[in-house]
Amino acid sequence: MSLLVKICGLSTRETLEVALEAGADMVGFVFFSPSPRHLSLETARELGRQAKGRATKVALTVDADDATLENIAETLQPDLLQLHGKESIARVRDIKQKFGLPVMKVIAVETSADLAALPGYASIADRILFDARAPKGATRPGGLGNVFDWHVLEKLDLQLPFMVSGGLSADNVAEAIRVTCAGGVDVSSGVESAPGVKAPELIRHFIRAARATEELMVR
Ligand SMILES: O=C(O)c1ccccc1N[C@@H]1O[C@H](COP(=O)(O)O)[C@@H](O)[C@H]1O
Repeated sequence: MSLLVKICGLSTRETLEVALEAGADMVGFVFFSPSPRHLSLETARELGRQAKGRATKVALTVDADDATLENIAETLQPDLLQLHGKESIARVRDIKQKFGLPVMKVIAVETSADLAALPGYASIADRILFDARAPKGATRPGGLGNVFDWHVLEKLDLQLPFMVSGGLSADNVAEAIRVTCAGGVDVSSGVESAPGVKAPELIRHFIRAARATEELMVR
């Protein structure tokens, strides 16, 4: 199984094209208004058409209601929903049933105690993303460039595909994969020149660095 690389927070045609041409498996679009990467539905429609059939289109939402998810499903036509809020297990099940789309539930990690909720989510989600827990008072639950202690995942026994994110960059992605044995990696801040501004060379560099680790065992 090859490593999945996701570039998240894309918001322009130009940088989306760079990610697609550099071989991103997943491209992420943020629908959360406090984020510097938040997309309008109009832009989502345009970028969704551009990415169709070229990579997995991921819609990132934070505790979104049904009406918001309906608008995103209609305009972006995502292949995967990334639930990055405090969605309960029941809400994840409800979203899967209502929208008929696979779901990647995010687990915010700081210590091993944060993995207590994992079995419940793993029983309903299609994949898990482990991201760094945002500090108290943060304006958003992710996309802050913060790293968590990857050793928390070292002894993980999860029968579900999982990815890792949080402060990844071309410089540390190999070590994150080595420690966690994750089957995928996800980056946003680490391929930007300023919050919300994707840098083409950093996108290419990240994907090259992640791909260079593919001889390591992944799951
Ligand atoms: O990118 C955002 O602004 C964002 C907003 C709300 C929730 C999650 C967000 N980003 C996601 O967080 C992880 C880690 O990002 P980073 O690489 O540390 O910047 C990733 O999945 C982002 O897409």
